[in-house]
Amino acid sequence: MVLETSFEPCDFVLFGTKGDLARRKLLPSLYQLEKADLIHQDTKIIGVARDSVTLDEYIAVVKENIEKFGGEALCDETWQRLASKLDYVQIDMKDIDSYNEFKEHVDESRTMVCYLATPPSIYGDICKGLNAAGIIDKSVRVVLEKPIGHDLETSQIINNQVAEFFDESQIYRIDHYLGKETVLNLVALRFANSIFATNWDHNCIDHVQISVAESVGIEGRWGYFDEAGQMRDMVQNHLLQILTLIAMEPPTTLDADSIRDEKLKVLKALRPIDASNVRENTVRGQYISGFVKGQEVPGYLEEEGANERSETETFVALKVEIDNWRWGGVPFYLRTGKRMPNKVSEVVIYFKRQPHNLFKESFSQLPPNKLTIRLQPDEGVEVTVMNKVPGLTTSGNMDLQKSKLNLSFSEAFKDERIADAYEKLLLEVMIGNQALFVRRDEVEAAWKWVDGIFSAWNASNEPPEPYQAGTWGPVASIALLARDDRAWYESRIGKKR
Ligand SMILES: NC(=O)C1=CN([C@@H]2O[C@H](COP(=O)(O)OP(=O)(O)OC[C@H]3O[C@@H](n4cnc5c(N)ncnc54)[C@H](OP(=O)(O)O)[C@@H]3O)[C@@H](O)[C@H]2O)C=CC1
Ligand SMILES: O=C1O[C@H](COP(=O)(O)O)[C@@H](O)[C@H](O)[C@H]1O
Repeated sequence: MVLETSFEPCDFVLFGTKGDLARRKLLPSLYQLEKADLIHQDTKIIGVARDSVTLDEYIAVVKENIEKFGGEALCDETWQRLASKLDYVQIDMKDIDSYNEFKEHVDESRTMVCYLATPPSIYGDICKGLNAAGIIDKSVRVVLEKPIGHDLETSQIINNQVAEFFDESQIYRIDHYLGKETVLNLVALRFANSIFATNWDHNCIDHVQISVAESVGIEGRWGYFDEAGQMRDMVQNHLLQILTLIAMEPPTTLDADSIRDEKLKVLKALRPIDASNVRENTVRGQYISGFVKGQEVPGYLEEEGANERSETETFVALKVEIDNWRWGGVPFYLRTGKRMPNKVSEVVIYFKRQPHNLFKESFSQLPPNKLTIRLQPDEGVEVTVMNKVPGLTTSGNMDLQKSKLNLSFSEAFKDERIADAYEKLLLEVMIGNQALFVRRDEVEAAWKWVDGIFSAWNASNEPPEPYQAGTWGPVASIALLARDDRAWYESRIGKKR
């Protein structure tokens, strides 16, 4: 099947162009797309914010941000091409009347992409403003940032506000992990390789671990983060999306709804965690001061702007069961936290042990095969296998050792630059492919499951467990696996990155 996408000029409108996300991620990504010649020459990029600045001043600010956050020296030719596409409109996004001024800047005869890099609380106002100005039709696409809402109820309110003006086919809900090369590679690995496709269930897999560790703290976003916490900021979206790609049934095609239908089934099959099982299946933590990469860092409650009594979690570990035929009895262990020793995201699939050991002389118990998918950094795929140590012996036995088959992206694809997730997603919105965006029913199924955990935590009235910055979280997270006679895979602990 050929996906229906098109590379045509559009008006790409960046609401919130002066915000943190736009400055650090979206503008540098647009620059990279321009560099790769992936923005149509007639496309216009319109920044929207409430500052009163001239177009020249705006262009200077965009340049400054791309230089600061782009991670490489600016190529003058690329920059000139991008700068020539820029436009700026000053409006108060809550003021419905101001959208008439905005209307003057767009060409209604072509596709308009509205990227809402703003707090979700004003998504509804923006939609109303665009509607009042009479510029919404079927060719308009709207991009929503995560997390959408605070829980199922508030996410439904926001989704309803947007749905009043846009069909689901026009709504692109971002989860930037779905734009990461290595996350996308999960689909390739599973469905393009029979060696994995045929061994991907409870018959062959013992358990799965998904770790997304960050060494940063909350990076000056206390106001936002304290309302959200690590569960809403990372688990409800990124970790559950990774889980669905690992656990879903084969989609019939790569088109958006085939994939999203299968992901949704997984979210609906997650076993609820409630007051009856929350203690044995969850751990939440909050960092106290410590050292990360040799630098002393403050605790969460000492961060700038902090409320000293906050009980917001900065670390979560979960044991997740999927109640379906494929995954019955195979736990998925998830963990994510701020201020961990390294930034490391990886998926480790532990296969079942061999039913009988022929090599007792060498190994009293044969270790299981492991498939490690390094999402970031040092992107790659690694399989741990048992191998005969070469050599002659008189004992008649074979010496075995554990070896690794390692595919390192940086070595295998030396000449390919790994694109940032936002580059991929911005391109997909511009060409009109929804496959890498989250459908409303997925967001709601994820919230429903996460809300159950929050209810149970709230009922338990227990504060998060403290952990020292620069460690792998509270000891209880080790106990979560130890109870099942398992341990977190920590191959990359201690490596400086
Ligand atoms: N920052 C990040 O790393 C990530 C952010 N996100 C999501 O992206 C979205 C944006 O986040 P972020 O960039 O951090 O937030 P910021 O607060 O930094 O940026 C939001 C921007 O929206 C503008 N804005 C807000 N209200 C109005 C208004 N009434 N009229 C005009 N402009 C307005 C703000 O303008 P002003 O500066 O004038 O107040 C600000 O520039 C959020 O939904 C967030 O959850 C998702 C993943 C990561
Ligand atoms: O969405 C978010 O993601 C980042 C982590 O993203 P990564 O691509 O650097 O792994 C996280 O730091 C931030 O708090 C969260 O909002």
